[in-house]
Amino acid sequence: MMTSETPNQLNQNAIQVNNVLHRYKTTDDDKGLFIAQWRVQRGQQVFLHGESGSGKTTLLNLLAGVLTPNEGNIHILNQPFSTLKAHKRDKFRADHIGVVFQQFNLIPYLSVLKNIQLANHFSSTHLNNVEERAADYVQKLKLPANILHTAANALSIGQQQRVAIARALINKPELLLVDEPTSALDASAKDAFMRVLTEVCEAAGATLVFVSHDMYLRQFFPVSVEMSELLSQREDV
Ligand SMILES: Nc1ncnc2c1ncn2[C@@H]1O[C@H](COP(=O)(O)OP(=O)(O)OP(=O)(O)O)[C@@H](O)[C@H]1O
Repeated sequence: MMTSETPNQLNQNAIQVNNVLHRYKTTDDDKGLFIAQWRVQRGQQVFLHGESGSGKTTLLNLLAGVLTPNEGNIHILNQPFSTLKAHKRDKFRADHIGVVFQQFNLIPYLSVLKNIQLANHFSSTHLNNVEERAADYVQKLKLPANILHTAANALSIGQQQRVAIARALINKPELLLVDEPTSALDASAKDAFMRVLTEVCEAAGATLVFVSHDMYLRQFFPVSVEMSELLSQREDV
């Protein structure tokens, strides 16, 4: 899928995937994931779905720079990203990308506030009002105010999900990547979570890529992409 882009349109891309091939193994039985081209505009909220094993988590890991492509490249916010050396990629991620993966990766014995402060510590966005911003997100995400001083291992799964979102947003990332966060929630909690997540991203002007196989959640997004639409065939792999 080729599109001709004016320089102005290029500037508005949060994500550009160009001829990306990723294989876990270099054996013949691993055909790998190949995407010729994919663009996500800045500020867009995209629901990325597809059947189990279709490569959603692999793609999200490529966008987060946790994995790097065997071929091709990924630009994030119009800057080369996948080709950066590992430490520069880590730095770029800490400064520009918020990530919420399936295991929320909160440090269990630290308080919610300490978990959030740590995310800021590793970024160049040294904010002097982290606690204030954390309290604001706690309120927006409809968590109890005193949760900031609760240890992460004392939280319910639903609370951990929202704390992980607050932590991912604390550095004002331009791009938020979220992987299947609602599987443990019942229907009404899902609705509330999705509304808050999309509202908070919109208010922050953040681009959101949200991965799930739960088609119920599609209604919360203006743009929806099926993994099979993104994947291209390559004869030589
Ligand atoms: N660490 C790994 N090593 C080798 N192969 C892997 C690894 N992780 C995933 N795969 C393979 O890559 C393919 C895509 O997996 P991926 O987890 O990206 O799919 P998914 O769409 O996120 O699936 P699900 O919805 O079940 O989480 C699958 O065939 C899977 O077996």
